[in-house]
Amino acid sequence: MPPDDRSAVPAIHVEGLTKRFDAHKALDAISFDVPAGSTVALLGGNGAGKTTTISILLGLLLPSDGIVRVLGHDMLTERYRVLPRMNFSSPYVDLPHRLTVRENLTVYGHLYGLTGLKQRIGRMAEELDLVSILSRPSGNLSAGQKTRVALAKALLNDPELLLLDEPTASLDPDTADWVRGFLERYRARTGATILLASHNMAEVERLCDRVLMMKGGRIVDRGTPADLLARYGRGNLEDVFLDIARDRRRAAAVP
Ligand SMILES: Nc1ncnc2c1ncn2[C@@H]1O[C@H](COP(=O)(O)OP(=O)(O)OP(=O)(O)O)[C@@H](O)[C@H]1O
Repeated sequence: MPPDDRSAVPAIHVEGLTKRFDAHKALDAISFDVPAGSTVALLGGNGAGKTTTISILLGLLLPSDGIVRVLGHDMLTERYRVLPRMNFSSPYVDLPHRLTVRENLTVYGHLYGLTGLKQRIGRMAEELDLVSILSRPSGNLSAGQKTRVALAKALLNDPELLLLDEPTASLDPDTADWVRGFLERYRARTGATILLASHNMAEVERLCDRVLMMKGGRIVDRGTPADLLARYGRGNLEDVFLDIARDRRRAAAVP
């Protein structure tokens, strides 16, 4: 494919995606595209289906129905082609506690079959301020340090697509701001696509080109942050989120 055509293929294409856990529909025929090079937020209250969506995109969960294409490949049949080109970070997936930070990054680097691993880890440690903790057991780190290590793990293979589940959960405002700045710089430098689930609306307004609003396993609204603010007549996404969560859309739309 000529390089110019690459951006025409969405980094993620999801169509009619359904996930059932026994009788419960965690995802109910959702469809969306994430354009290559964009940063898109998955928003929604607890239990809306954000983590389930991300898990399916990673190939950790199988869909009950629907189409999932990542970087132009069908995740059901061609997962092995896509996984080396993507990565993820989640506060809910802990790295093995007894291994040092360096050992953890080395294990993950080997899983991705990366060459020049020592140099890569050195570079990531510089960028993410991990040099002084490389020899510490991963289990003893603070939440902020763990987040930076998880980001290093997520960026080790220079992913074209990064899936982030609540990238700044449980971080103090200063560390959270640093992580957001780092993600902005990473995207500007690499042109990577980022899909992130977040409960932090200020983070979404700062980082994201587009927003997918989820509720009860469905996408109930979508658009740029500016579109959503205009549609709901609100000054910030926090209020839009509350309108959607509390079914106040009609009331808010009526002048
Ligand atoms: N393994 C599972 N077995 C049964 N039900 C599940 C499983 N995983 C998720 N669910 C259910 O699917 C629904 C969606 O859950 P999911 O974790 O995707 O939501 P979420 O939007 O990420 O929520 P949160 O913001 O709380 O992390 C919830 O009702 C949840 O209880």
